[in-house]
Amino acid sequence: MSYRSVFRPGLFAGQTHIVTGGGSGIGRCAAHELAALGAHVVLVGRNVERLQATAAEIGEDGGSASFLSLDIRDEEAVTAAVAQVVAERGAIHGLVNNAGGQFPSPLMHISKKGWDAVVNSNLTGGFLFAREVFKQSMQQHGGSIVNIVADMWRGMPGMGHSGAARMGMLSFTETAAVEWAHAGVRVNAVAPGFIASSGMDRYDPSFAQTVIPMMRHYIPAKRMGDEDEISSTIVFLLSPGASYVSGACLCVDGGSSLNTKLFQLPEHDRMPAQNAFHRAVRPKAVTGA
Ligand SMILES: CCCCCCCCCCC/C=C/C(=O)SCCNC(=O)CCNC(=O)[C@H](O)C(C)(C)COP(=O)(O)OP(=O)(O)OC[C@H]1O[C@@H](n2cnc3c(N)ncnc32)[C@H](O)[C@@H]1OP(=O)(O)O
Ligand SMILES: NC(=O)C1=CN([C@@H]2O[C@H](COP(=O)(O)OP(=O)(O)OC[C@H]3O[C@@H](n4cnc5c(N)ncnc54)[C@H](OP(=O)(O)O)[C@@H]3O)[C@@H](O)[C@H]2O)C=CC1
Repeated sequence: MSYRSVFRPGLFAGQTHIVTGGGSGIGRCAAHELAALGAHVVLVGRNVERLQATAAEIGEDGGSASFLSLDIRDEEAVTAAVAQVVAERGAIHGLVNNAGGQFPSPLMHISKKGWDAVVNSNLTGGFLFAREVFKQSMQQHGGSIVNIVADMWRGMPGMGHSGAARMGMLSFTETAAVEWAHAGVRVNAVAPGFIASSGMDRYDPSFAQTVIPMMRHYIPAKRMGDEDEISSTIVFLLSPGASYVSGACLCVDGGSSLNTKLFQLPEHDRMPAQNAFHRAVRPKAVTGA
């Protein structure tokens, strides 16, 4: 065998990657995936217990992780956090802008405060993190940034604040991919569809009871996605396997964003899952447990 695949153990050895929202759900899974490939992972979030628990899990598994508790909407805190990572670890090789979320509400009932909370979480916070990582490290050393957006392609009815913010994040991704290419920085996005992440348990139980059972009817894959199916895509985009990919958005949604709703989707169970995450926690909202 002479082909030297980029996908090999220790792919990220000696590198430092920041994962915002790394204490739970998709971010926790991505942090495990990166650590398993040799990276030191810096987990960012607000809830210290969750961050601590994820860092401890990674340590138990033989990986390396640390954490910083902050709100990504706080410009000073973001600037200081990035400075701390650079001071302690040197260059930052990857940033996963994953922290975010929203609440279900029709547009007419969203208050200005609620709109701002969601737009600042899903657009401004990611911008601040990317800007600081670029200014304080990647401008000199290059690197890769992955921004998590959502299935917001034809609007996001019921979550319009989030749809607006995520579309903004996609535009930011495209702009940064062009502006920062000269420094060897790639910037991409991942748009998850309906993912059975632990984040689903953060919604009101009525969301789980009414919306979650309907989801699979609109997904050609006929199942929700798993956290590891997003993480492996994130890691691909961070890796040298994606060295010529920048400004792209990969939809990881079992085809749901392409469903015209006119085509009758046949029932099936033929879309295999990865089942890669040995510490996966299925959300109660999905299992009904
Ligand atoms: C019903 C039909 C819906 C159809 C939609 C179907 C599409 C489904 C696709 C799902 C795809 C996405 C999945 C995920 O993202 S999974 C999980 C991700 N995690 C979360 O979303 C976490 C939960 N969300 C939040 O934590 C919050 O939304 C928020 C991001 C806003 C938290 O920020 P913050 O901590 O600053 O917010 P506060 O709690 O302080 O609230 C600030 C103001 O925001 C308004 N607000 C907040 N929650 C609600 C709510 N449940 N209902 C109405 N308004 C809300 C409110 O104005 C808050 O201010 P006040 O507390 O002073 O009133
Ligand atoms: N699950 C799904 O179907 C989909 C998810 N997404 C998006 O993927 C991302 C991950 O979601 P998922 O894992 O499912 O859900 P989680 O709720 O588990 O993850 C959200 C993470 O973001 C962190 N976070 C939220 N706001 C802030 C903030 N202001 N400052 C710092 N950290 C913050 C939370 O940490 P803490 O509470 O400690 O602050 C939490 O770890 C989110 O952006 C989500 O909206 C997009 C489409 C579909």
